[in-house]
Amino acid sequence: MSAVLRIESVSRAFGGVYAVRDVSLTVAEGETRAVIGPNGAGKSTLFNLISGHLVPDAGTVSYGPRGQWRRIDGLPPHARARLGIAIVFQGARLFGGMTALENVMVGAHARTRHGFLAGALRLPGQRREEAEIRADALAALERVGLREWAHRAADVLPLGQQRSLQVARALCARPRLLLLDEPASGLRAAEREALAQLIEGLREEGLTTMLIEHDVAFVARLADRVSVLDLGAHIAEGTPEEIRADEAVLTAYLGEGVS
Ligand SMILES: Nc1ncnc2c1ncn2[C@@H]1O[C@H](COP(=O)(O)OP(=O)(O)OP(=O)(O)O)[C@@H](O)[C@H]1O
Repeated sequence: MSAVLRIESVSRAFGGVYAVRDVSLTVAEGETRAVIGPNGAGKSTLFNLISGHLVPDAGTVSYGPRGQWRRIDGLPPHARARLGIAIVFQGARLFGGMTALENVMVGAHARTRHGFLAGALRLPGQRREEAEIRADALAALERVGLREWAHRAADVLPLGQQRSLQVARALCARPRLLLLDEPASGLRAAEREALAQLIEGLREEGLTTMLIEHDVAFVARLADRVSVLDLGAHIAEGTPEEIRADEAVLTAYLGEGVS
């Protein structure tokens, strides 16, 4: 299977202490990859190195859909959307004054020629594009099970549905790679279950997804492969079954419990 994301020997230190040290991993096309690790393992730092919010001190991050590789470390975060990388940040905010549909439409504007402002001003040439975006946004809402919520205010949705809405917003940009930062954090059991089913559905559609998670149980059923960080190092990679049985992983999670 061909690869989509390649992280090679990436390091990043803060005040002389490595948050991520010499991490390499490759995500295959169509794969759901989880990156897990105990508190302070370096998960968020790795995510930020991929999303562009941090620049590595050493190493490279490359993105190569259909074998067209290019380095993305050093590119500003917004440049990723046009390349087909959609990112759902932890604690990402929805636009409170807007409906669910309008929130998703904002995501779609990332890939249009005219951009959000032109769309908002409704210049003549943009009306057709606007109608396409609206149709795409409704389709994205349908994909995440929120079609009936389209015209409700986004900020009154329960947290689980707000998370799904963020995924819909990301999907509307038609990504080839979806990055999710701790998508299950703060969700109740039923909401986690719904989110897990959503991510599984995207996998069945062939979307490549990489998610950072603290919770081993959440990713165990979803991920094709799991990468484990501990104290900034990539200590293990394998299927969820292999990871659960890995001595180094058990030691890293000692005291926290690999559930
Ligand atoms: N901006 C920063 N400045 C200083 N130190 C940082 C910064 N970001 C992360 N660190 C340190 O780097 C290490 C890794 O942190 P990081 O947040 O990446 O881990 P994590 O695996 O995401 O942890 P958690 O599960 O607790 O969110 C920690 O020791 C943290 O204190």
